[in-house]
Amino acid sequence: MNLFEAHEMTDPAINRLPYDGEVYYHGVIMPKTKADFYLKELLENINWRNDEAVIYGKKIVTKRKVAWYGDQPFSYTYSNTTKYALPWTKALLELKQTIESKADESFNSCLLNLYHSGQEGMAWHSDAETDLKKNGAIGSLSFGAARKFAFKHKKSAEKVEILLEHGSLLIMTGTTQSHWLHRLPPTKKIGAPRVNLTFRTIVAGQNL
Ligand SMILES: O=C(O)CCC(=O)C(=O)O
Ligand SMILES: [Fe+2]
Repeated sequence: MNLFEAHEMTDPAINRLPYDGEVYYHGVIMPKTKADFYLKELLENINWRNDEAVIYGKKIVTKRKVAWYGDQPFSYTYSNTTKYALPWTKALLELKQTIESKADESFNSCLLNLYHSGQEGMAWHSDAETDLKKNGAIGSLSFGAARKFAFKHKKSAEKVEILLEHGSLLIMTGTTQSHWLHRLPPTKKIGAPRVNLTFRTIVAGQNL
């Protein structure tokens, strides 16, 4: 790979989607020592919980762990369970400020996912909860094992894949959630954990 290609692969100005949405991969946005620090900090100090869902009337508990933080105790309902956002930790506020300046966007909440190994992933979905700001930006920070992230167009089924590296930032915005699904495919090749933070904007006051 020549230098031009290397640059092009993480040029945050390049929209990775061919149509119907906007996805910008900023690549690694912090030194490795800093990313290592945040990975450890988040693994140790986030209030990780197994995700519960009710599917076909049956309660299931996922292996993946989740957490939900925000400016206010926003409620978040999906698969028949409701959770309330916890107040920001110092580390989360620092990360929020870092990506707000990189992305020129502001966020008021964050959903965190902990995948203990490549065996854990997330199935095809779009982030279209009713309380999310319509066409608002979602800032996705990744720490730990580099994992493949995939988009699939809802009509054409066209696919786009991006490798999300340790300390990297991905921005999804515009009409992306209306027209594209995304997923984190499981893989047997990875044994190390990964932490992902998706910073979001909840429409203020709507769900207190
Ligand atoms: O782990 C990821 O990179 C994506 C997580 C995700 O799609 C979500 O939390 O909605
Ligand atoms: Fe998502």
